[in-house]
Amino acid sequence: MKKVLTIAGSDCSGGAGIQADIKTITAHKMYAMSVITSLTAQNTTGVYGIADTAPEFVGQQLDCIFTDIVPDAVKIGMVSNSAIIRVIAEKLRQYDAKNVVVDPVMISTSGSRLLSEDACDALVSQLFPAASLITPNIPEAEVLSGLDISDKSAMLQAAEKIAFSQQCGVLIKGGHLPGDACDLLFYHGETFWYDTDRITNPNTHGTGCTLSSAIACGLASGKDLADSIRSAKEYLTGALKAGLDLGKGSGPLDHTYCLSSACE
Ligand SMILES: Nc1ncnc2c1ncn2[C@@H]1O[C@H](COP(=O)(O)OP(=O)(O)OP(=O)(O)O)[C@@H](O)[C@H]1O
Ligand SMILES: Cc1ncc(CO)c(N)n1
Repeated sequence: MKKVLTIAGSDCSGGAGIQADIKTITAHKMYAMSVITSLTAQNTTGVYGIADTAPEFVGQQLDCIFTDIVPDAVKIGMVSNSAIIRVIAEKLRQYDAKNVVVDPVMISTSGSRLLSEDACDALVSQLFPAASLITPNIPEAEVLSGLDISDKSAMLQAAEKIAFSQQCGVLIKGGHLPGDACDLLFYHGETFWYDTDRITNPNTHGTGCTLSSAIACGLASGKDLADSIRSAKEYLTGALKAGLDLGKGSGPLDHTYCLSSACE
């Protein structure tokens, strides 16, 4: 059985963060492990509280995992502050972690800050070098590139600019632009577009978390980056199409949609 680790924040309402990741990894029939960087009090309407884990305790959790059940891939989501980022980067280096997907979570779907401002530099300088892939959404890609992104050509410019200083692949997710859901991978000077029809569903809480952990599952199973993204998009689209409608705000995805079918 392939093993996938998620390093992320907890969403008590189960739609995003660690909970979305574990559901995604389990639906891929893989073994899920988690290092919780932060507890959030949130639901479909917003984020109401954040309690960060002590950085030393993040380190202790990582030691427990890497000295025992070594993951085949690692997904990193909400990392909150620079001390937590430092310890994660150190441990990933120490244990030579493979297939690392970094979702540079900065702001929640509902608009709350999930990364302190000073931590943004640490994320770029310390975690990106450990990554095989980073997966910014449009607002995150705007912060990382310093460009305004309002269409596909601006996505391309931003991806090139971000990739210029990084060795890893850059996947800019187009969920926040109008029209189809078009994501762009820029990797070793090549571009790949992943275009899917936009599903009419206001319940998109946790799409980013789900996509990045599904990509980590693809990498864990030995697929290359481009294929891992293609199958992750299929998984995500299915979970959106299933049309679950929970809560009073932007609700979660349905990770049970493929339990009875042949979902890889
Ligand atoms: N309505 C939709 N229909 C189809 N695909 C979508 C839709 N909305 C988002 N996506 C896809 O979901 C994935 C996540 O994209 P998005 O831009 O929403 O990320 P995000 O903002 O990081 O997510 P989150 O809401 O978890 O913070 C991308 O592959 C995107 O194309
Ligand atoms: C814990 C957590 N991670 C990521 C997101 C991004 O959607 C969120 N809302 N909550």
